Amino acid sequence: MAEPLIRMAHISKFYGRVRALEDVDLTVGESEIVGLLGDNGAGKSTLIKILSGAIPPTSGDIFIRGRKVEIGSTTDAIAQGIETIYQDSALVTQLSIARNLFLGREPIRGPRLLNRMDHAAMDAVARDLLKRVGISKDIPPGTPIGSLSGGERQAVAIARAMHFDSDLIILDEPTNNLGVAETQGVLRFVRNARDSGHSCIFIAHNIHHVFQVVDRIVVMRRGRVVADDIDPRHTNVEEVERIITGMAEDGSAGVVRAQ
Ligand SMILES: Nc1ncnc2c1ncn2[C@@H]1O[C@H](COP(=O)(O)OP(=O)(O)OP(=O)(O)O)[C@@H](O)[C@H]1O
Repeated sequence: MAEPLIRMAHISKFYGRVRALEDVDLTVGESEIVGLLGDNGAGKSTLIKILSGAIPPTSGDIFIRGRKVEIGSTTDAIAQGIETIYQDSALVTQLSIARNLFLGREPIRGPRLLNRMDHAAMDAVARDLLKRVGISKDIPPGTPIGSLSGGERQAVAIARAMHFDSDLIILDEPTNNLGVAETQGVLRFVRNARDSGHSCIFIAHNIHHVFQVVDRIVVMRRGRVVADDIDPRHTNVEEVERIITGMAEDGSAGVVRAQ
């Protein structure tokens, strides 16, 4: 069987005496969108922070396509093809869409010493990316980020991850505080990212949003994975809610792994 894109194995994390994660396994396949669900304090953010290099695990291993990797920092994670997009993505509101797509990785024009940014190249890539990510409106790449809606900003962050060819895009609550149309836009951007070969981990408290976009749902509770193979096409929101809250301990959905 082919190795999954990402495999986190036996991950545990203690904050002092607080056990945030206990023996967690998580896999993400190629071109797969995995929804990570769980109540407040279940351990989702901690797991994602470990995968994105923000914090080290207390124990456990991470494999990318079967190769064991050490992710010691967020820069490390990006170099390994893992990009994380937070709710208020790290975008600079005063700068243009094009500049934000390249922040810190701008193409240079002419002699290196002069360090002149190649604005034409950045604009051309930005135009193409906005189209690929699925922004239907014709937004010029010179538009400052500050004048975009929340959903469009998420799109720019997703486009950035696509351009730098991140294998895995982690989206932490990307639809928080967004209106209905905007949310639909972000869900579409995520599907487009998957369709062009990127994998995603999608974290959201709104289960309805998760159901609309993911291929598989993983549920965490009190630092453990309690279900890891829920197919949203074969269950419903109420059933998943019962698993999240622990009301389905008997495994009635047929998806709760024996612990
Ligand atoms: N820096 C920290 N120091 C001590 N305990 C922490 C720290 N960060 C998280 N925890 C604890 O670890 C556990 C898991 O928290 P985590 O933030 O990962 O959960 P979560 O599922 O992301 O919750 P939420 O949906 O509320 O963001 C909780 O008990 C939390 O209180």
